[in-house]
Amino acid sequence: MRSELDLELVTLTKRYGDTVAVDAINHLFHAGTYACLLGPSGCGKSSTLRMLAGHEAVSDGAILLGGRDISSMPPAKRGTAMMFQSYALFPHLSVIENVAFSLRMKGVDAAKRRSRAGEMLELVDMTGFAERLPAQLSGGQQQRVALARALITEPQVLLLDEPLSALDPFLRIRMRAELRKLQRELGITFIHVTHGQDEALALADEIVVMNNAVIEQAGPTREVFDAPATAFVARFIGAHNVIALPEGPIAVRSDALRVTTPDAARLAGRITAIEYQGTHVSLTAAVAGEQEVTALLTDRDFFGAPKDVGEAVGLDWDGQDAHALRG
Ligand SMILES: Nc1ncnc2c1ncn2[C@@H]1O[C@H](COP(=O)(O)OP(=O)(O)OP(=O)(O)O)[C@@H](O)[C@H]1O
Repeated sequence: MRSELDLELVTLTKRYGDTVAVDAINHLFHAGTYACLLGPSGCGKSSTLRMLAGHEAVSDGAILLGGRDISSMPPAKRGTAMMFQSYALFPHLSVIENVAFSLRMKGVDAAKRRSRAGEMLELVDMTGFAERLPAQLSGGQQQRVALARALITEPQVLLLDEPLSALDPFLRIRMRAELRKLQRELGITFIHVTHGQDEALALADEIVVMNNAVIEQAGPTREVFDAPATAFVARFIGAHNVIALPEGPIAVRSDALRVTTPDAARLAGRITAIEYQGTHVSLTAAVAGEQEVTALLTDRDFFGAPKDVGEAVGLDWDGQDAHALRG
């Protein structure tokens, strides 16, 4: 069922001269979804997001928000707001003035601006920092201010361009939990661009995987992870083996592979590497056709029957864990 605030991309296209950055993509983002646009550098994620925000002109196709074509509307009129990678805070304005900026542009009076900006700072837990300048804040705090500044416009869709990439790994994990919590509280659509599969898995209700200007696969996060449709998605999302079989390529999760004896398994080969990962042990074997296949065993399973590099092994899986790959 379509809701009033669904966001729909219809053969959306971006060309820069001869470069096709986004090639006629179609997608429906349901209202209130946390969606991650995931893909390698240059695949067209940021161009897509910038077209949604209105910071980049659409070359072809349309963007519909609640059935209304917003493709050629100015950014402030679309019902979207963008939070940038670099946060783009005004260095000479205090935190509260940064947050209130768009209301000042709209001519809202000073008292109302301050009170709304104060509410937004409370939402992102930054009340005590209202009078500071951006340079006096940590990366994580600047990010919260940038969020407050985007949310004060009461967008129906918040667009986030690699919002966590400037943070150190520890803060990144903390902030991603905060983003998810905020999205649940607000109930609006978040579209978050990232090239990190961990980030997408941790945050998203829905993952849209892009490659070479097109959508390779889109769907609920667990479905995309569990059943990648192409070799590209299987490799990019990680934790999968792409195995060439006579009947065609399949993807099998590393943790779904069983290590047995060579004569009793679908694949036979020799162990080339063993890596201890704490809770798990990753065992890589070279099998027929110069393929490398990795099995992820629990530490208990591995140390219950330890193996060595150079040993002959068989690798097997249950039929339901094999996913046929297209193209
Ligand atoms: N202003 C521009 N002029 C010309 N080509 C551009 C411009 N912006 C992007 N491109 C090209 O369009 C393609 C898609 O770029 P885009 O920035 O959308 O990719 P991305 O997936 O967001 O990459 P990244 O993760 O590196 O930001 C790339 O080939 C890029 O070089």
